[in-house]
Amino acid sequence: MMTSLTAPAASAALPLLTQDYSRYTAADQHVWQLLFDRQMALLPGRAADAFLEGVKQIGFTRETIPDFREVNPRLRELTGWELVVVPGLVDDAEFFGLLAERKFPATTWLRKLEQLDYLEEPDMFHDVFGHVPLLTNPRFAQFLQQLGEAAQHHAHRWPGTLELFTRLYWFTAEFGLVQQPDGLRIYGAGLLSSHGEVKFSLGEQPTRLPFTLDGVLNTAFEKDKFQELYFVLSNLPQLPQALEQLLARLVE
Ligand SMILES: C[C@H](O)[C@H](O)[C@H]1CNc2nc(N)[nH]c(=O)c2N1
Ligand SMILES: N[C@@H](Cc1ccccc1)C(=O)O
Ligand SMILES: [Fe+2]
Repeated sequence: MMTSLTAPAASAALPLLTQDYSRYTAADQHVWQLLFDRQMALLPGRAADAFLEGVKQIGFTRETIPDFREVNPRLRELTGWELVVVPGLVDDAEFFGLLAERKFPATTWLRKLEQLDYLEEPDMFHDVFGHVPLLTNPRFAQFLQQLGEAAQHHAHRWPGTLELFTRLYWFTAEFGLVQQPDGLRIYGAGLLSSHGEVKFSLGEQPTRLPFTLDGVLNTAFEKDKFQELYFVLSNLPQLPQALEQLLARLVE
């Protein structure tokens, strides 16, 4: 891997990290294989067609943990997105700034065998398996970039403005459901990477409401447990429409 000797651009607040693929152990590869097999057995009929199509497009397999040096050229070619390595959660402003540049922050560490079903914070299985497939979809890829740009642009206006974008992101890209003609499906990455919450979100316990912008903007969420409430889109093109609606309100 080449490292640059020049100073990072002034705007780059994050240290430049790389995946360091040689650090993965046989145990990590085994965990990936188990996670991949379990999700791919569960997701047909539960994940949105666009996600399952994306898994094929990006070419993830059970055999090996994805190598970002292979994922990134493919992703750039498909939609202009790339993964950038981060140590863990990045703050919301930084997160949206990256999305605006078609950079998706990804961790590189993998959960342990005891945590296959659910994890309280994003790991590499979530960031990569959960998010990357939809980033191969041009319309979704554009929506996410525009959400990042809009959040960045409006963040300084009013305390609390950023939270509106955070809620829109949370209840769509992370925990969104969509009503396909052939049934209720998941497109949110926070669900798609969790065996436990896939089943929970489609089951009888949680509340599911039709997606509305007001519903989302008025709902607080918790990050580290199964969600109590999910919003169900009628179709994926509702996403850019919701963003436009939010932007129209912010200029009023
Ligand atoms: C924007 C929203 O708060 C969202 O949860 C962000 C926050 N920071 C993050 N940081 C990382 N590394 N990965 C993520 O998925 C997120 N999600
Ligand atoms: N619960 C997710 C990880 C995650 C945590 C918090 C926010 C988003 C995703 C999983 O198990 O894969
Ligand atoms: Fe995520």
